[in-house]
Amino acid sequence: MADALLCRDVRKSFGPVRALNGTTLRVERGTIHGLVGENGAGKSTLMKVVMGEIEPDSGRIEAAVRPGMIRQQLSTIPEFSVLDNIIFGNEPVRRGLITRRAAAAQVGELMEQIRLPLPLRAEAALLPPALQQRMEILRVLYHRAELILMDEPTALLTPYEVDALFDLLRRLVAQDHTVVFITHKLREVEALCDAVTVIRHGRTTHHWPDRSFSVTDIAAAMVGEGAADAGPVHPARGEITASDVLLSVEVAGRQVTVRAGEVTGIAGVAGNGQDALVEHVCGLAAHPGFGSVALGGRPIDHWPTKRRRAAGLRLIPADARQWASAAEAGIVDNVITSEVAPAFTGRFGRLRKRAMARHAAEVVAAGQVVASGIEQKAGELSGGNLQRLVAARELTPGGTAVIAHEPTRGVDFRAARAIRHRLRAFADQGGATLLVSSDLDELFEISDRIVVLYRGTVAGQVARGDFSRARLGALMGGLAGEEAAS
Ligand SMILES: Nc1ncnc2c1ncn2[C@@H]1O[C@H](COP(=O)(O)OP(=O)(O)OP(=O)(O)O)[C@@H](O)[C@H]1O
Repeated sequence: MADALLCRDVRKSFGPVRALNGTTLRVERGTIHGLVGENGAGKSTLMKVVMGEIEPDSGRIEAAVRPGMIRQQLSTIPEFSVLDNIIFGNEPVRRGLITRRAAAAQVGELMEQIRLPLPLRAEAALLPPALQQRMEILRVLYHRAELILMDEPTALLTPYEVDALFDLLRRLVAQDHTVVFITHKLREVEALCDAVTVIRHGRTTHHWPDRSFSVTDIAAAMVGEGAADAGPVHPARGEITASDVLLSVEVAGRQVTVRAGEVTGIAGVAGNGQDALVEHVCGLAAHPGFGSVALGGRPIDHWPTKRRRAAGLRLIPADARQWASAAEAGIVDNVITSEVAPAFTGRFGRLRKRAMARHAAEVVAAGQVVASGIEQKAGELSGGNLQRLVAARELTPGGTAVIAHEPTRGVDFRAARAIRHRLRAFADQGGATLLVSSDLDELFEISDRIVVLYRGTVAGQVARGDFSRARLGALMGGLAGEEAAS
């Protein structure tokens, strides 16, 4: 079969960082090709080279068809209609005017061809992430791309939406399109991909041109010889007394509590109140339906976010790039947050630069952040490495309670395990961990109990001994009534 894409011995350095160091990628036409590797391996950089956004230092790129890319951070123009988003940059024009009707007809044909209906007149901002992603897929197809590059496309999707995306991608390759699929979820590679390439430190280490791979083979190729992980993190089951409640929040009349030494998981299909819960507890926004928040037994409802942080409330947000880092600032400035700053301020307000650097280096080491140095700008870190940095910063000693909202999104499997381990350790050392996650395996691994949110209310609570997919699934789908709290 012919190649849709051939990247040969591609090299690209950013200053001292060798992002690509002889990467080769061969993608057959009409296939779904998995591209995997640890955080910072060079996957996104390679895709940017293919798109012509980054000039490689050396190497060859041969694309037999036009490439189009769908990024982790969607490029939706919120105030535009769905149609205008799709045709943006390639609008059909007659006598100097955009002919929307002709465009709508063309897009309508495309939607029919790939069985992907969308409300073209709707304002794009109103679409949920899964539909915005479909809109982007339509956009690249409308722009005549036949090689679709997708960077972690399932990160924001619910399990049903993932199935729908996979069906769509299969339909596309049946129509002679080609897909390069970047993911950290090896089960997705197993379910979807016809071939796989693994890159490690900017170099291609393994390539399976067909489905002869196994998840274990891929994991081993990603991390290198002898570096495979042990099993899951085991939660410590200490004696917990009711007086030790460190964090509590009222959710539609029910108390959700996290005691010292405990990990409370929050499960639910995305969009059932998880974002609002996190914002409410951290003081980023007050949401009706949620009531009083207490930290260490004290109500903190009227405290601004800064005071909550000073009192030991930590947050690992789902999107570290947007909410928890300053892209233009270096790692040191990103880890010296306002609560720790006094410890690094000497007499006459002078900054203790050496101590700051030491602290930053410790956070980088604890989080296993791959960076060229502690002065590297946060905006230059790969997505997964930035998430690692923020997780490590928030889990440094001194915290009372941590809210971890999809803390391992975009993080490779080894680093994800390390983050879960640290969330568990934070609790074991006397803190309270509230883990909000759409990943049931993650919740099962470290939670002492799981609270299920459904339409902004508590659908039920399940204690560790009673965890099962069936039970959680029923609560998440609104099919089961109240479960006994434990
Ligand atoms: N503009 C840049 N300036 C400096 N360094 C960069 C820049 N872009 C990427 N890098 C570095 O290049 C390396 C590869 O990054 P890249 O984003 O390609 O990794 P990735 O495999 O996509 O990782 P992730 O799984 O975390 O998204 C990283 O070490 C990163 O810090």
